[in-house]
Amino acid sequence: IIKNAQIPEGKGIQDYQSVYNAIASKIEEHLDFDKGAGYYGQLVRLSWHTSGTYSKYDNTGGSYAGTMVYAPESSDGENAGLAVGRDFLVEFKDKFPWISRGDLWTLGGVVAVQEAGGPKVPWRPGRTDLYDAASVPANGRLPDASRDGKYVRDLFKRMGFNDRETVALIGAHCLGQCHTYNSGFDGAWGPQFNRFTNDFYVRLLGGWHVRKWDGKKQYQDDETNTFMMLPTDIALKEESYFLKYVKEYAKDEELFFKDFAKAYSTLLELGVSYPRGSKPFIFKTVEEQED
Ligand SMILES: Nc1cccc2nccn12
Repeated sequence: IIKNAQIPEGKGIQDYQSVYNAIASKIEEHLDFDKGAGYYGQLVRLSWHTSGTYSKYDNTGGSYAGTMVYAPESSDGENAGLAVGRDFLVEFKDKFPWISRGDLWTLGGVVAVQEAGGPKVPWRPGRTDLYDAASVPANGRLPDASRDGKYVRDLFKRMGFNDRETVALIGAHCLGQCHTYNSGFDGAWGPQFNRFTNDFYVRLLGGWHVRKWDGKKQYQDDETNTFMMLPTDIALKEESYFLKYVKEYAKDEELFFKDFAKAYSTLLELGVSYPRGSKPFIFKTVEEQED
């Protein structure tokens, strides 16, 4: 099925900048949420999971129709906890009734990345709320973090990403933390999880060992035994085709920012057909708008 972008009548960049600003100020009001993680990781994960159901093999899934509210996607175990992000954003559906779920959920991720100090992420509107059972992707397309590098490579390849783009995208793990009551994994990867930086790669290249606990297999840092990484995180340094990019990004934050912005922008648009040459919006941060 062709999913053509349809921009709401008469809406332009200023309308979407107003939504951006409303989301950003709500993030600012809740910086202490989840022991200081705030909503950055929540919003990025929502934007990624609504888009990461895409398959290039049959052009199904993706953020177009905002289908995460429908079965079976709504009950996909990999989406556990995403109601936090959806509930955080739902008031903006009322405040800006012309915005679609897909546009709101992907825009929320762009706000989180930019307001956490990350790169500018080009973004285009036009995703359209739609319900037909056939357009809801089957569960099983989102990554199971217990798996290995080959699995990660094939899963991101299904979305159309190469090894460099895959490693760049996973760098978003610099935001947020894991909760046993959602994913079953536990803890934060480092001391700071509310700023967008390349620190995830720097720490990943340090020493990690399997954590001794009664939960799912995950890793703990050798130095302090307080931080975590997932098996799929550690896989990025076990596979040579990923490790080369982990090292590049650990050394060069600017390169990470450039590659991430491009890959993340592409991720959020998977499955959406835009008119040829339609120009994406680049939103100003709150800081850039202060007189
Ligand atoms: N923030 C976060 C979420 C999920 C996985 C993960 N690994 C390292 C950090 N991290």
